[in-house]
Amino acid sequence: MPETSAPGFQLATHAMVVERAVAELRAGRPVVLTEGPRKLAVLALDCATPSVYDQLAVVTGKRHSLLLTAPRAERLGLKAGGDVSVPLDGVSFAEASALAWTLGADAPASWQPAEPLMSASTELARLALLLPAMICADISEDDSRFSACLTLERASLSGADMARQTFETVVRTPVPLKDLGNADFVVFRGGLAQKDQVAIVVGKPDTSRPVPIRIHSSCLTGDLCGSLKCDCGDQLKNGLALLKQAGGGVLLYLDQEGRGTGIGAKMRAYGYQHLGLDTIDADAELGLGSDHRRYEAAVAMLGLLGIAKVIVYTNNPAKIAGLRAGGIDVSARNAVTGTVTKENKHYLRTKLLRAGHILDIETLLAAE
Ligand SMILES: Nc1nc2c(ncn2[C@@H]2O[C@H](COP(=O)(O)OP(=O)(O)OP(=O)(O)O)[C@@H](O)[C@H]2O)c(=O)[nH]1
Ligand SMILES: [Zn+2]
Repeated sequence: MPETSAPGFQLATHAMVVERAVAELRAGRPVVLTEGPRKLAVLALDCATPSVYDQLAVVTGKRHSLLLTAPRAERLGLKAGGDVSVPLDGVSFAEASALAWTLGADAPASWQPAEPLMSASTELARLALLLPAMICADISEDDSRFSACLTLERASLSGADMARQTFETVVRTPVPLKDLGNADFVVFRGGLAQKDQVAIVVGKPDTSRPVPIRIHSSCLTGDLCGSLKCDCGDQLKNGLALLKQAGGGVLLYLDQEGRGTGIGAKMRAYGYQHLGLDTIDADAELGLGSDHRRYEAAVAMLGLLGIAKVIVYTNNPAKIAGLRAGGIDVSARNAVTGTVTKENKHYLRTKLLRAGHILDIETLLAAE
């Protein structure tokens, strides 16, 4: 006999619908974003095929438009001071793509400031690790042609925030590391869009005192392959060594490739860097902000490790601010550096001059 009083699976949480919407956009299908009676069909241009793009144009009577973020609008030379909406009637898939992310593209003939609901859709693109160029169209409340599309309320985007900091420990197991001895790898599962995160515990840190920690954002090219374009590989190695020297500590290895934009966006940005743009302008060309990272996962991981007070090894003040915003007591900061090379000196200068990192300019200049 079924247990009729047992809770079922009828209720979708905010996080569930947001995660499903992310999957839909990545599959190249539209979702419907609602606010009150308003319904906005949204398709991520980055994942759309030309045929779905054309289909959306027909179904919406060509009343669709392209949301471009403030950084992209600025790169196109628009004096908008915010996100913009570009009408797409008569604009081909290739032309829309050029408007959204091609270097040197012409500014659109007409545009207007984007409405907040359109801008809100870019949050889904960020979670989906897609470029934030969204094709949007208002649809009527009874438009059955979108009935198979996932619908989510705008309120779900902020309502899903709790999930960002909800993690559980999956496993803790030692791994012998070269020059460091055994380090415990602790795997955490959770967050919004469900990524596994890893903490590497070096030595036996004393959690009754400020614990030395490094927050390290993943960098496939630097950490794994020794790319000379950034200092990440050195910082990973040196960071672990510094934690060992400090008598033990924790390196949080966060799944935040490309400052939270994903490996696809980072490699596209590298393409523009090869043409002379710095790391921030290259990201802006793709519609991305200078840093998309968030630190709720780091705060949750520290909580699960029983760590409330830390000494952070970083040159990036945003990491310290992120920890403090989550209630972690940061008692001190220590620098962690890599080697300055001819390939990474421009990247490091940009970190110093445009991203506010605490770096020793004399050392950088001496290397030039
Ligand atoms: N978008 C983008 N991301 C990059 C580029 N080069 C490196 N990254 C990413 O930048 C991040 C650097 O991570 P970290 O070294 O932990 O962070 P940081 O902000 O430099 O701060 P500290 O190293 O702690 O001083 C990683 O996510 C890399 O994948 C780039 O040119 N473009
Ligand atoms: Zn790197």
